[in-house]
Amino acid sequence: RQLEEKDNQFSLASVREFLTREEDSIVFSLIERAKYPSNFPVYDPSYLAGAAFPYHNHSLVDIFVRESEAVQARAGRYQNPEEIPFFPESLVPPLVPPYQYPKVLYPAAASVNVRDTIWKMYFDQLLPQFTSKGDDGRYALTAAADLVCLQALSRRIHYGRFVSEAKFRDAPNNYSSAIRAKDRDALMRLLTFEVQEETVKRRVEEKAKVFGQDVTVDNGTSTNESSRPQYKVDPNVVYHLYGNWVIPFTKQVEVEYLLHRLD
Ligand SMILES: O=C(O)C(=O)C[C@]1(C(=O)O)C=C[C@@H](O)C=C1
Repeated sequence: RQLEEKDNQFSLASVREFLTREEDSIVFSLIERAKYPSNFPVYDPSYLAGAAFPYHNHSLVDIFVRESEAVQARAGRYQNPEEIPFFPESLVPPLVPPYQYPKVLYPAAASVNVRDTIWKMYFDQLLPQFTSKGDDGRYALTAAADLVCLQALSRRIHYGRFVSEAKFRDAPNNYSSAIRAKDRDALMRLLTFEVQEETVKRRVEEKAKVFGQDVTVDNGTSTNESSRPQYKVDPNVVYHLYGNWVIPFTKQVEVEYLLHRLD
């Protein structure tokens, strides 16, 4: 019954609430990753050159994500339609009995994804922008932090499927002709709300400031009132992460979903 209620409340407003909460997870995950320097060996396949088959010639992070996903698949993570794995080919059957998740997504469109695009963006573009150069040997912790970042970004971006579903249900007639004509540009125009995008970007920038500043207890003896706050992750990087990648990728997922919405 609880599920039906939840399903009944499904709307663009509830979807946007979910996206807002995911911002916290994304910002926190970046802050955690920023604890460690770039730690190049984590990403360098030759670091594991001496490892046994099938691990040799893979990067440590690659193996870490793949095997973590398999463990999480056992625990039922990917039964949840909100979750999309990076390595679907290495998943294992869940140990847990099925949970009745609300059936919100349109089945023919539910599997659209941009996992490879997210993977590439994270390692090639984003990581160098918010980690300091260096190597402190904490490779397992680094890979674990990367996993959490990747999963948070993926959940947010792939939630575009739910956003589209809400928009389609609100106004099927507005979308149907563009879907039938496979008109990506028209779909993109229909689903874009520029004011909302600006609100999101400004809010995540603010969250990076609030969550990522050093907290001190002022005992009244502080003399350096004028010192500028230091942030663990540059709020501007988070603003541009959303502007350049998170929002555009979400919109890409939204368009792809809609293209299959009448299959
Ligand atoms: O909130 C929406 O309407 C969305 O589609 C989500 C989102 C976003 O990624 O934050 C994407 C496209 C819109 O232009 C505004 C915001």
